[in-house]
Amino acid sequence: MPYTPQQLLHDPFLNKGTAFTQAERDAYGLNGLLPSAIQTLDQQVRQAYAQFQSKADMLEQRLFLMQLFNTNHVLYYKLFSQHIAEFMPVVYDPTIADTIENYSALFMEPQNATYLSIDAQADIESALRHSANGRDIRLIVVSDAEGILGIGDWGTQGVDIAVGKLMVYTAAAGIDPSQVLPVVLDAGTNNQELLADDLYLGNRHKRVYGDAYHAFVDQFVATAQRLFPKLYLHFEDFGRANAADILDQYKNEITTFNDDIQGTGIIVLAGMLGALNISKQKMTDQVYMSFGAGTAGAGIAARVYEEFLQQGMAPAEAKQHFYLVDKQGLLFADDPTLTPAQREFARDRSEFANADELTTLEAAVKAVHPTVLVGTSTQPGTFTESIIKEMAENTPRPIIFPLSNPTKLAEATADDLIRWTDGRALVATGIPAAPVAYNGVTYEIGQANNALVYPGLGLGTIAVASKLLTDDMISAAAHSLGGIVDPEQPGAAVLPPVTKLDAFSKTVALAVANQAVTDGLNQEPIQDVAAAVAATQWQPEYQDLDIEVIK
Ligand SMILES: NC(=O)c1ccc[n+]([C@@H]2O[C@H](COP(=O)([O-])OP(=O)(O)OC[C@H]3O[C@@H](n4cnc5c(N)ncnc54)[C@H](O)[C@@H]3O)[C@@H](O)[C@H]2O)c1
Ligand SMILES: O=C(O)C[C@H](O)C(=O)O
Ligand SMILES: [Mn+2]
Repeated sequence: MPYTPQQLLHDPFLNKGTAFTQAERDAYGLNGLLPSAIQTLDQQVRQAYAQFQSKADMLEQRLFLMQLFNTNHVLYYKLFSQHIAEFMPVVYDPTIADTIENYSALFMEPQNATYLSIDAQADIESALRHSANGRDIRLIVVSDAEGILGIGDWGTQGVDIAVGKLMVYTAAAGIDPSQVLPVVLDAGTNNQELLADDLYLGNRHKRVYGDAYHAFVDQFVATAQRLFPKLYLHFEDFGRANAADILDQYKNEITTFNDDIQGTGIIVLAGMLGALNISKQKMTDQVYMSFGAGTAGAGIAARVYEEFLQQGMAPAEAKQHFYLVDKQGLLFADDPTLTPAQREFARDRSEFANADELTTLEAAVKAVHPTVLVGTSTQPGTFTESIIKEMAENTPRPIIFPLSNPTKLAEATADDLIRWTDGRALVATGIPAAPVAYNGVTYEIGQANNALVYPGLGLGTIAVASKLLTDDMISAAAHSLGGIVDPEQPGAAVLPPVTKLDAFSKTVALAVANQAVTDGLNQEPIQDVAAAVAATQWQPEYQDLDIEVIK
């Protein structure tokens, strides 16, 4: 399809702005539609970064960056790639939580997202086709936004999590932005604030559950698969009642991934491997406690449990190392409200003389003496000084990961954890944390956020067009992140730094792609895995355009 000069300037996939060369301006009728100076990409990047720096706060910075993204993808990603650690908390978590909560009020344009409504399912196919606009879609991030981070149900406003996660895929792993599609499934919302807001942009009714909901998801998945046969389908921030069921339904059928269950499982296992490298302890000696046993909490426990089995422990013995704590306290098998994922790790009441008293985290920690404590509870400040001191009395190097996002929901700060344990805790947090200076040592704090792993996992899977994403590929991803940090350095982090995100995304991708090929899952012949991964990576550089323009 031919473009007009105006369409070319307004297409973010093609637009080069002031970097259009004179030859291009002549060929495409752009003379007089731009200031006359011709800039290099580096000059544009310098100018854009100065504008970014002039913004008053992170929300303003994010709004500026989204405007840049909507205008020119190459410039946006070139800038992002040069400031990855600085931009991650602006483009992604935690600032993304603010833009999701205020999405309708801040709305300017749809940013190439697809908005699918449970009330208009006849439109699913045309909406996906028109959004793709002829592009070869290889990756969709989809959310129904029932469980956005730890901030709950945000209806159609949750589309921003799909947009943001995809931006990280490109910045971290070089996924081609023309091959991705952010999708929100609008099944209603139970958020009263949104239902009462006349400016709310989604369906103004209660969330639909049960068969009608699943039929909607199924129709979306079937249509997306049909339109985009080599799709990698990433599910994000679905509610606790649906996330695991949807993954179980599809994981053996199509190339699909649940970030909160699997991505978080990988990064926490990688963090534990890093921590044990530092403490020189064995995985199978650990006593694992999860505080908050929802989508992420149960998903992480399942991944760590698989590692115990891989390291040779029998299932029944391995199960004895796991304790889940949720709202009701330590989870027991006689509790009829347990989710299927919780039931896997529920304990027997007869194991404890005081089982009925184990209704708080503090009581559970006292009774069990965990060596690992992972927080996915959405409850801020719940890793209190007395609980952490109690834990640290019974283990020399407690592994403590407060992972609830965004920042305001974290179970504890890294700073407090280091101080309360006299520098002994091996800490990782969900959001970026500054290094902690304590007693002459600078403790680097790893970020146990699935963003450190899902880009590489996706790149590796897409590069070899793997039929499925298997447990072996997931395990390969977790293990590939070990050995990147130096455990002998005092205060070393348990995970590699976000500044190296692009480099270790590639490491993860190679491990995952190799595993897929070893298991014969690649849908096309692959001679050289590293070459396939490199060829899949997109670079933020201007290319010659192969287009027709009507002048
Ligand atoms: N760092 C990461 O990469 C990462 C990844 C996924 C999720 N998370 C965070 O983990 C948190 C949970 O996410 P999720 O998707 O599992 O949500 P979820 O709703 O599925 O699970 C939350 C669980 O916490 C429990 N809970 C609520 N109040 C509690 C209390 N007072 N005491 C104990 N448990 C309580 C809930 O009953 C539920 O089981 C969120 O804040 C999210 O941002 C972080
Ligand atoms: O989005 C994040 O920062 C990580 C995770 O997927 C979450 O839901 O908190
Ligand atoms: Mn999530």
